[in-house]
Amino acid sequence: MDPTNDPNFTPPSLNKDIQPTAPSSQIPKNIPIEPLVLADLGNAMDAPSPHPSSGRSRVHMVHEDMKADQYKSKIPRKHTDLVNSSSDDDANVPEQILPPSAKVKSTQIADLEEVPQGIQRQSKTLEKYSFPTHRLGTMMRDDTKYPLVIVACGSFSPITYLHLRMFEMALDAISEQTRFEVVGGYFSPVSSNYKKQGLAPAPHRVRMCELACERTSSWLMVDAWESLQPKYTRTALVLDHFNEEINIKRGGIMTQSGEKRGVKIMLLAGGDLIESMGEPDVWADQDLHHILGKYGCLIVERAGADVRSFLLSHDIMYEHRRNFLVIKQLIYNDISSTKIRLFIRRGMSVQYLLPNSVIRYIQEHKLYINETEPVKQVMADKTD
Ligand SMILES: Nc1ncnc2c1ncn2[C@@H]1O[C@H](COP(=O)(O)OP(=O)(O)OP(=O)(O)O)[C@@H](O)[C@H]1O
Ligand SMILES: NC(=O)c1ccc[n+]([C@@H]2O[C@H](COP(=O)(O)O)[C@@H](O)[C@H]2O)c1
Repeated sequence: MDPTNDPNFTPPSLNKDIQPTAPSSQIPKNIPIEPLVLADLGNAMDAPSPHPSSGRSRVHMVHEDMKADQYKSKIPRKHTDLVNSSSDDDANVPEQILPPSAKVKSTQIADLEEVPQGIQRQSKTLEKYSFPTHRLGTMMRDDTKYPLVIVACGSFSPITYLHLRMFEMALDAISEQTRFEVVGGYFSPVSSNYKKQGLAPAPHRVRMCELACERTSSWLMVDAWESLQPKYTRTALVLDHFNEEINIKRGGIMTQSGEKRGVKIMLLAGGDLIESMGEPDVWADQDLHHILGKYGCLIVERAGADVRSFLLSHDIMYEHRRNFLVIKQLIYNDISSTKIRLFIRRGMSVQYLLPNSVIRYIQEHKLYINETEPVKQVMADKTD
């Protein structure tokens, strides 16, 4: 996690020509994510306080919403929910899934579980790029909440079930503990200029993320903008890009009552990434204020990273502490892309660590086979 590997990298403290971040006036007024404030004590944790636009009493609203939302999914699903292929009920099984002439190759069988839906591929050039919105919510489900889009920046070389799980953990934490409504989720793979060891070319990483999203999720999307940039793009500017596309160009999201509302954009990251914010000259202080102050951060705890102590000890983090949500991993998952690459290089199985469609893509494109990443470093870096 270190853009300093880029030969063109200039430490933030020495870089006088650092590209400025978006002015505050262009970013919706920050509403802290902090789930529990003193005023909330005594109320149910998942009960949102009334939105300024709502005249309903809190007690009435909580009761009503809990009943109505009990069996609803937590985000707007524009496409139908995943086809339930695990049902034992024969009546629900379509009589014929494939035409009788179709032959299923043995390598395809596993994919039958991964139902592709909402396919929209990103262009491979910046000229033809357009921001993906096919799974972005267009209307709030609950006007008493605040809209939120989650963005995960990273290498995703390759994307794993842990990266996908991070979004689901975030979704649960947000709906249980905050007054926000998630209206979209994006992977933003870093460009090839990041020069990190084990980084497959950006178009491959984007395509693997797309396969994973379209085949295993009904709400996640991939944005190729960052990966298509001619230079490494700082995360602060990546978040500005999302703000520009969602809030400036599209005016935010429509409420049930017909007005547009600004969408909060938050960075989804693992504890290790957050701790890298304390390393000298990897992140510019102004960027940290921008990311943490104007946007916010959803942090998935990771083994070996004591996020809470770090947040307490770091001055900038502490200043923006109300804009963080630390997400506890209740079922611990530590799938590592580095180890996946090593397994592939050694001809070992990676089944059930990443989607089958991604495994197949890696095989077809012979990715990670000829890596030269030092094994000792791989194991040393990733053992807990
Ligand atoms: N085990 C984990 N627990 C929590 N977060 C994780 C874990 N692994 C990765 N992440 C987070 O996933 C995001 C994307 O990770 P990224 O692909 O850049 O690195 P990685 O998964 O650690 O891969 P690599 O092994 O190549 O460094 C980052 O925010 C990172 O902190
Ligand atoms: N100054 C910065 O904006 C900065 C510094 C370090 C990492 N990052 C980002 O964090 C992510 C980290 O990815 P890795 O954990 O794979 O290195 C990448 O998306 C990278 O662009 C940003």
